[in-house]
Formats: sequence, C-alpha cells, structure tokens
Amino acid sequence: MGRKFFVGGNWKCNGTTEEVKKIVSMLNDAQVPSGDVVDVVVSPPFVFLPLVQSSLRSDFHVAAQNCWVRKGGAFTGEVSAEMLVNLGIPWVIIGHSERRSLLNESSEFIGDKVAYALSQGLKVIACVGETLEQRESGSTLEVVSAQTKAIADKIPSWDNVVLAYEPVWAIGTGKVATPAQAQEVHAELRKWLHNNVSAEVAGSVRIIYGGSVNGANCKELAGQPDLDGFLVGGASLKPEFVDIIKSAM
Ligand SMILES: O=C(CO)COP(=O)(O)O
Repeated sequence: MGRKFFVGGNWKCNGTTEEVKKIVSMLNDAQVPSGDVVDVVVSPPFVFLPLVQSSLRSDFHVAAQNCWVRKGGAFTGEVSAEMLVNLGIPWVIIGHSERRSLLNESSEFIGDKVAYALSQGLKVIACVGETLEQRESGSTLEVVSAQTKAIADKIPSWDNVVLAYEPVWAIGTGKVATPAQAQEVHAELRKWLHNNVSAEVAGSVRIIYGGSVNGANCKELAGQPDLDGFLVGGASLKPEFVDIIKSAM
C-alpha cells in the first residue's frame, strides 16, 4: 500500500542545552535509511525547537509537542500554531495521553486543536490510546474509536495526519504491547477509518505505535502489517533511537 514508515521521537519535558546538542549530533552522525524509506521527526520541548531546527540534519524534521487550540492572543503560557509556522516547524504532536490525563484535555478539545493546526498548514501526529482500566474492562476499541471520531468529526482531510496509537499502560512502563496486541488495535483503527471516513484514507493514513518501544522490540513490532512506525519516548533520547529508525527496513 506504500505507506512510508514514520519514526517520531517525543523528548517530552527533558533535556538541557548540552544534552540536546549531544542528541542532535548523535542523530546527525547516524547511518540510516534514506528519506524515501522513512520519515524521522523529533519533538523537543518548545524552548529547544530553534536550536534543534537549525542544527539537525535536513532529512530529519522537528515537531512541537503541543499548540494552542485557536489563533494566538491573550493565552498566557501557550504557543500558537501560527508561531510554529512562523518558525518553520512542520509538525506538532496533539492529544498525547499525558496531556489528556494530567491537563484534562478532552477528546473534543483535541479534535479542535488538530483541526486548527491543520488549517494553519501544520502536519499533526494525533495520539489516541486506552488506559489499563479500559483495556481490562474490554473497552479498548470503543475508547480509541471515540477518540479518533472526535478528531475525524472536525477535520476536512487526513492528508497531513499521522495517527499514533499509544496505550497508556505501555507508556514509560517498560510494558510494551505485544505485536499481536498492537496489530489488533491498528487493524481496528484502519477499519474504523474505512467505515467512517473512506477506503482511501484507511489505506493511506499511517498508524504508528507508541509505548515502551526500544531497540530490542522494534523489529518485531515493525513487521506487523498495519503498524507504520513508532512514536518513541524514553528511547528517543538514547543511541538506540537509531536502531528504531533502522527498523523501517
Ligand atoms: O509516550 C510515548 C511517546 O509519545 C512513549 O513513551 P515511552 O517510549 O517512554 O514509553
């Protein structure tokens, strides 16, 4: 189906200038598959975006970790989509579970954010995923479908969206989803897109997996037919991120 592999590195709220420079130089020196084979996008905290943007190799790209839901203005502490565009930042992560749970971002609010970011010309990594409690009660598919619907309802096109399935119980826990668990949800999300958006979108949207991905488990996950890449947290700060990029091949 020709979906290009996508590897995102979400640095979360980590790093000093020195550490950021080290990671960038590690990435710049890495031998990885060409940009025809894999999209690599790293997401530093806002304050480091200009540094990373200006020093990172040109075949890798940067993403912000969030942006404001509408046009900028009197919203203390927020960063607008327009500002990201002004800085030449091509991507933004929206709806990460840490923001959903710790900052009470609702699915509707996230749908609005994705729509606004797209309207300004940003590309979006939109995150969905169930909690452990939801998985154990058997509502995984219902939860991720509802989160996806809240986005689908607000956007005119999926062309510039990558959907990230990140089960909350797998994030930062070392408890990675099995390849079969990830494949099951990815296939269901694709089916949901097929039935509710279009066959074309279902076939073309990249659905990436996040949650305790590392250099050792990436290869088997990458072999799943509906898994088109990764959103990596902890391991994206380490040299093994390069091994994860290489799992594209
Ligand atoms: O939340 C994540 C990426 O957005 C995943 O984090 P970890 O890879 O640290 O589990």
